[in-house]
Amino acid sequence: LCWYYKMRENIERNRGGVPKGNLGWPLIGETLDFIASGFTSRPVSFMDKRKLLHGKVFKTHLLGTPIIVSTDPDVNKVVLQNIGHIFVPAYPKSIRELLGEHSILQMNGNLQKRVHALIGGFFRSPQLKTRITTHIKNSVKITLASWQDMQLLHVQEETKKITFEVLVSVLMSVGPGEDLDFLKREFEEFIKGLICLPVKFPGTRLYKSLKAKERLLKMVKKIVEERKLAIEKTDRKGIPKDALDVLLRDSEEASENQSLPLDFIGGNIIEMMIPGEETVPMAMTLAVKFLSDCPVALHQLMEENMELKKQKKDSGEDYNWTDYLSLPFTQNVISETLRLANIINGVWRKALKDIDIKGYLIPKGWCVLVSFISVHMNEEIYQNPYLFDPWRWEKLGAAVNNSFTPFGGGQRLCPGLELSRLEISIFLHHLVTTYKWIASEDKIVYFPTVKMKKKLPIKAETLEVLSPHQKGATGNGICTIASKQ
Ligand code: HEM
Repeated sequence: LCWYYKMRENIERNRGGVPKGNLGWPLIGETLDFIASGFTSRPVSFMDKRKLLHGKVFKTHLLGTPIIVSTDPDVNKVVLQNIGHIFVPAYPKSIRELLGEHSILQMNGNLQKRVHALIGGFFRSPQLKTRITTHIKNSVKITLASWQDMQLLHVQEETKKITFEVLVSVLMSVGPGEDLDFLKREFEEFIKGLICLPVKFPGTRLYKSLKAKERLLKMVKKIVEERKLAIEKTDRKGIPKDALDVLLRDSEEASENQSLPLDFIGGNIIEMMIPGEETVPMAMTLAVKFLSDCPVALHQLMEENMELKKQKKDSGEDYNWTDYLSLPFTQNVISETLRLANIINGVWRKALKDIDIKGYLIPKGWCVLVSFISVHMNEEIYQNPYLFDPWRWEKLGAAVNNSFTPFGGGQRLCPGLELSRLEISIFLHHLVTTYKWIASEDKIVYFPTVKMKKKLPIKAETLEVLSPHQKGATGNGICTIASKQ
């Protein structure tokens, strides 16, 4: 009976056909409207308008492709879980060109599962977290110490200094110095082409980015070869020190036809930098932005972290990774930042077969945009969705599992999830226990990726030198609504 009613519901909703919607103008479809909404403070307005007209799942035409957009958490879950391998990633052409077909971000089936499990297992391991915590802490402290001499600093730049070094360290253990500077320079040149016109002849953006990738590959190839030799010589069986070690060792142990070629390993190490490079510093930057606009939250965050700092000082013990993750309000601030920031606003997939989800037909060859932002900003799930409200997580907890997907979900759930949360926690801890700051006016821009228009300029002062009357929370005492920045 239950099955019957479900089926009736589906048929009544959509008659089991391709979701309703409008394909817009020939060739450009509804792309201009989509991009225009990305330049407003409410990028989700594109989805909201169509959701009202056609329902939670609708069809449209974006960036040259007819596409089905899902703003329904249940449909999103099915697409992300991808049982039966019906969906494959579908990136715009410029991204596909730059990634190469063997990148973890594009590959499918067993190889993706294997690399995902290896990298995810390593990033989640307590051994890595123990080691990397000291590294992150030092990196954060060095950056924060340099703020003392700065009149005005840009949070978006400063946080990048911390996270790039950590990222390169967990991937291939390159420490500060010429090699790291080279990687940073070339990687920045490489990713400039991720969203550009897909034309590649000398002088075009895509061409320059492909050249930068060649230079990166050359350098990483050398690192991979040296490491392989070192592994063979020492026959090391201990704890792997980075992702490169993990992939090389797995390859050594695999049978000949399962072994991963060195070029594949080098390419993937570079490509794994893409999802990690801008996301973590943006999350840190937006946390600072939201906290600056919500002094009550900042004050509670500071108190919670001061308590931990005091405990550590009194006991004389050093911080370990579990300390940083043990503070409930700090974790709620991070969840709320990720919900509101929508650093990755959704993912694109392509259906290899016809599939019916909740009565919506997704025909073979169609793309699906799994929209995370529409769910994160849905007022039926999150009351006052534009309000930065870390306290909402005290009530929500695990109840919103399907509706909270800043790190994606299912088969491709971000392997850097725990590492990212740890990095952000360490940054926030040392920031709010060392500094008070005043943020200048700035705006969040959502297109093509989330950024602060002026890189979030702030004036920071160490807590010790603040005069007593400055010792309240910064700002006007109430949380502002994110869309009104
Ligand atoms: C706040 C920070 C981060 C956010 C919001 C984020 C978000 C995401 C999302 C939404 C996906 C799913 C993509 C898809 O389904 O196609 C993803 C995948 C991925 N992320 Fe992250 N990420 C973050 C940090 C990191 C870091 C630090 C690393 C690496 C050290 C990383 C490595 C990856 C990799 C390798 C994948 C691809 C997994 C696969 O396709 O099997 N991410 N990330």
